[in-house]
Amino acid sequence: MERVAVMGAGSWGTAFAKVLADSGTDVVLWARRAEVADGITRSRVNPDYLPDVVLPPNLAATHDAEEALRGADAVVLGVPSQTLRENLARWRPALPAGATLVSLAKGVELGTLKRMSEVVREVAGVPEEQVAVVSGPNLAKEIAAGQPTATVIACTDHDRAVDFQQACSNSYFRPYTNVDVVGCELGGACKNVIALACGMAAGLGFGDNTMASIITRGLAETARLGAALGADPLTFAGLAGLGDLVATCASPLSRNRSFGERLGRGGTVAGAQEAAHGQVAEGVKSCSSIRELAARLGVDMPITDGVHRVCHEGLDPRALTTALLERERKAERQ
Ligand SMILES: NC(=O)c1ccc[n+]([C@@H]2O[C@H](COP(=O)([O-])OP(=O)(O)OC[C@H]3O[C@@H](n4cnc5c(N)ncnc54)[C@H](O)[C@@H]3O)[C@@H](O)[C@H]2O)c1
Ligand SMILES: O=P(O)(O)OC[C@H](O)CO
Repeated sequence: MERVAVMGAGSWGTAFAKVLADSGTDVVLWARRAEVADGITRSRVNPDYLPDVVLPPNLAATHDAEEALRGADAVVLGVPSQTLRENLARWRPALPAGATLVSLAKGVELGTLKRMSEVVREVAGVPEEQVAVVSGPNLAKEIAAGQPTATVIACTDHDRAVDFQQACSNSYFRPYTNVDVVGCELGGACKNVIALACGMAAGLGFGDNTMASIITRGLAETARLGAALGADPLTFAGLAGLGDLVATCASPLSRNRSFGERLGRGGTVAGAQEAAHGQVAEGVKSCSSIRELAARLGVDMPITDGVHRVCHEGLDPRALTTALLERERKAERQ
């Protein structure tokens, strides 16, 4: 792949564009706001999202979506989950035929309950083999600083995944391929909700035993949902499952964990939203869509259900703790 378009110049879109450029791939980064594109062109930094990081010369920025998409071998979609459909519908006429469409978004669409690759297929009108997702322990700020990490490129077309893997491999970024798109996407979407719960626990003053319990039981309910949707159970032991779950639940850089921590300290959802400075904490919306998806499939997801009740029904995080601990006793692998 010689030229890649990255659509969305937020934290991850910008950091991932840098990963591609540092891998020797020419990148055009599309920014929703003209001043962000102009700022990158002028000063080589994205002042709003990654002000301390100098972007490489083979990364160009534009506010013109058609210009970004022209001649791209792959189109990377770096906008929030709940905005992917409307953005992609606008870009659709300019998508290059045959280009690999790569979703960076970690969420489940409200209303349709679709995964991001399903939204991409539907809106772009392409077969599943043409759609890939990137998911793993990938906190944008660490990657933009060149800290080593691994990730997963998931695509049902293995050769296409390998092509994209080559386009984004470098000395600090190591992507693995996986054909289990369903499992990788669910891992990425569900961990945001579990990170909200871990944040709430931290805000309530609980320590590492509590965190480990939430992470492990969070993984158990994610894997149950995955089983119901035909995912490979081993995916949840990999980078897009346990790997991303641990990184997000443990890191103060995670927007989801920070959001939950504010709620645990007694803050309101509106206050936590304001403190996020316009950056997306995907779990706040995806807790509702994942909960609904689980209910439709008859899958028990008590932590996800509780996070939804805190974020959208006014449940106190302390009451959630009690409710989870007082659930009917059961066997671990039931
Ligand atoms: N930040 C990370 O560390 C990270 C890592 C891996 C995956 N992700 C995922 O990548 C996706 C994008 O996250 P991000 O961190 O870049 O988000 P962000 O909030 O930092 O940036 C979102 C970008 O999307 C653009 N956008 C386009 N249409 C929009 C709309 N209608 N509303 C709001 N923003 C709109 C914004 O202008 C902005 O450039 C999310 O699904 C997130 O879960 C993020
Ligand atoms: O900041 P968060 O909570 O959106 O998490 C970022 C990434 O998804 C971590 O892999």
